[in-house]
Amino acid sequence: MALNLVSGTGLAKAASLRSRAYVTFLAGDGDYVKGVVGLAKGLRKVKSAYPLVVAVLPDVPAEHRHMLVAQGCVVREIEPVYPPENQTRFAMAYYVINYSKLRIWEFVEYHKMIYLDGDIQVFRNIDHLFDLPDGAFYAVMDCFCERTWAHTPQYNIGYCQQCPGRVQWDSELGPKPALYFNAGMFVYEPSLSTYDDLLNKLKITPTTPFAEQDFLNMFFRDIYKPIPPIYNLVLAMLWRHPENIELDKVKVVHYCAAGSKPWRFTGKEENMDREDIKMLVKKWWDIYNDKSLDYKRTNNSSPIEGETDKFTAAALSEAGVVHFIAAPSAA
Ligand SMILES: O=c1ccn([C@@H]2O[C@H](COP(=O)(O)OP(=O)(O)O)[C@@H](O)[C@H]2O)c(=O)[nH]1
Ligand SMILES: OC[C@H]1O[C@H](O[C@@H]2[C@@H](O)[C@H](O)[C@@H](O)[C@H](O)[C@@H]2O)[C@H](O)[C@@H](O)[C@H]1O
Ligand SMILES: [Mn+2]
Repeated sequence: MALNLVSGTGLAKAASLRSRAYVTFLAGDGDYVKGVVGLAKGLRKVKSAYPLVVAVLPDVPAEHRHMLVAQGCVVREIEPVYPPENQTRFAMAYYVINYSKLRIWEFVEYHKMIYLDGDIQVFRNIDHLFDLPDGAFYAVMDCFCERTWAHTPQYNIGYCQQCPGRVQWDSELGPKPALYFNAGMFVYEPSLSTYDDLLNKLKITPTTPFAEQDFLNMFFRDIYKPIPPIYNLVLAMLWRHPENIELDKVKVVHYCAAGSKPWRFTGKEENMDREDIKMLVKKWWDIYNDKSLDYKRTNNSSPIEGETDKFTAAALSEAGVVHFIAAPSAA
């Protein structure tokens, strides 16, 4: 019998490796699964030391779960989170399903996690972000200049936190908006007490156009710490604040601008005919199509087939009994 002696430091290292993971969120039976497969392959390409957990809603079909397990992802089913009854016109109707992201605070088997939207790609290793000090919420500041912000006073006076000197905030409009992050990428610590606070607070918080992104900004306002835009390039920055971006230094690209999702890219929408956008979409496809980046099960890893059977069986057995409010499709 091989005696597997692991030194103290080895155990500590193993524990710290085990307690960190990337996490993303997948809903529906549509094409966002391609985004998650691309993300899994991108993290492998940059040789990240940590797994990718995928929080899936019950409506994600077994076939998609199988694809993710086959790409080495840890697939975890979550129950949807619905905001309180509301008449809100969300910036995008499908944003209502994004409140389900809040379930990732329940993943307390991990000490620290980095959340990444499924429409994000990691082009350079960002594992060092796991070493950021505990007790804060790290994310990249968003931009208020796109029409999606037309419902806000800052958009209407031309104020943006990305260039606070361009148009001064008008104090007659009330207090200047607090620093506001894009919720497509953040570094956080799962915690059951935070999870309970989030869900209890959500029950009494009126919904707003950017759904869970607005809610998370309210909730973490006091411990939010901005990190540089190289960690979450919100594409609109390229035409709204090019002075703030050095594209060759960007590590993480967030395909959130209208028409920029690589897996459904047509190049027809506004700004989508830009050379930098077309280059970033090609970079995404180069990773997605790179077979050398597919997950290869090593001899000592768990048998994918077994896990797939478990998921297939679970998914199929639940298929008939899962009841959830069908949200508008993102497509
Ligand atoms: O039909 C959908 C819509 C959204 N998402 C997930 O929710 C995230 C947030 O939505 P999206 O990225 O479209 O918002 P945006 O960043 O474009 O505003 C996505 O990245 C996916 O991870 C999903 O899985 N299926
Ligand atoms: O549900 C609300 C969503 O709000 C955010 O997307 C927005 C935001 O970034 C705006 O500033 C942009 O103008 C817009 O294009 C973009 O879609 C997050 O990326 C996403 O994960 C999710 O939280
Ligand atoms: Mn996104």
